[in-house]
Amino acid sequence: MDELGGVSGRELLAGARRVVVKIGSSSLTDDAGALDPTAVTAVADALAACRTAGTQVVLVSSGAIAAGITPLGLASRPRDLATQQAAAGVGQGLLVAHYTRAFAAHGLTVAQVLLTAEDVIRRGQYKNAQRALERLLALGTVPVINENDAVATDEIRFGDNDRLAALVAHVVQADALVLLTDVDGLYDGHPSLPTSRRLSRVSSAADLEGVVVTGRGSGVGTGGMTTKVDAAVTATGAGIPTLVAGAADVSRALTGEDVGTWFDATHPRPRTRRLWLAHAAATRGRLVLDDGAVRAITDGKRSLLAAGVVGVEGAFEAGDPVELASAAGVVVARGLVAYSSEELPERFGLTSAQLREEFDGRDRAVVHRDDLVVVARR
Ligand SMILES: Nc1ncnc2c1ncn2[C@@H]1O[C@H](COP(=O)(O)OP(=O)(O)O)[C@@H](O)[C@H]1O
Ligand SMILES: N[C@@H](CCC(=O)OP(=O)(O)O)C(=O)O
Repeated sequence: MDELGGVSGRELLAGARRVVVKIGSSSLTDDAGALDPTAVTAVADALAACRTAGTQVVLVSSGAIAAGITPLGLASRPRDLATQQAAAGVGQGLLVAHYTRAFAAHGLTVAQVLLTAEDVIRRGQYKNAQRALERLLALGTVPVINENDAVATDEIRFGDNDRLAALVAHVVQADALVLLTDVDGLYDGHPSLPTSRRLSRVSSAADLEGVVVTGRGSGVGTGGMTTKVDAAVTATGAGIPTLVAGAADVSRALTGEDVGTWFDATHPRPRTRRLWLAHAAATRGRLVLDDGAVRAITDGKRSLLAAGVVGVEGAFEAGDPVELASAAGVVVARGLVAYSSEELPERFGLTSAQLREEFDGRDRAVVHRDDLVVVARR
């Protein structure tokens, strides 16, 4: 409980309005790395109970590549992109067929949603994904999300689903994010070492000091614990508390029992536009600011004016997301720029009065403060 008497720990899961649950490949596969249908049924049963208790659920499920292994006659999980794409093309349909059957046993309808990174990093597509998911939830379905692996390329793919799940939690404004995996939480050292202990709660970055987390996962999963901690940092920084727990404990996790590692929200929940700008937007270029402008936007919470811009890098259009950096190259903010990279240089250093004089009375800010989010202090 927090000091106001509100529920702030893992017990809030029991009465949550909406949760995003992610399950990794390692929890859905057998020893040979192929899909284990009983694992799919187990998670569907637990989520159906959660729905019956009044919580809306969005499931982010890995397992498409694993589900393609047996039908394609492969000996193990493919390593190259083309065969992973092919395996996912075969496996995704089979995976969702298992979910459809398992949720139907509880009278629930499943909706498959396949996202690419572009769907959450471009603002128009982010809003589009948001609208679709809201409608699917309003209609009572259980959205089952995965990356669109069959067409994802190495350059743009998430690869692991942990970061995708954190961004989906933003998109649907979830009360909490639950990351289910094959280990029962975050340990202070590798869980295979007898000296390692599970952390029950992480309240701030200080609690992670000295914790040894590796990207080496279970063999079938991608990213290991590193991508889960990164996802927890992204979600909690946006006001969404996160639980990392063992898939075997899913029912206990969703009813708020003391399982897994609970990451407290570290920041209040910002407006969606700022969330997207801070965590999801792919920037198209960079503005270089003088010291006065850096101070004005970070400490003064002011708009960025042309007078403080001394350089521009990259090619972008008006309205694109850009980084705002100090002359020393430290990125201090992200924002939506009001001018293209071609229009900007002739405005460098001009005051509002000079802008009005030279540009037909138009003196709009380079980045309005409503379109700006500070990501680092000087
Ligand atoms: N400090 C740690 N605490 C817990 N697990 C860890 C830690 N460091 C590395 N791991 C590994 O991370 C693995 C989970 O990651 P991964 O295989 O990618 O799972 P998933 O398929 O669920 O995404 C665990 O099996 C564990 O071996
Ligand atoms: N999108 C891929 C997930 C890749 C993966 O292994 O992710 P994870 O198990 O969450 O680390 C799939 O469905 O196979």
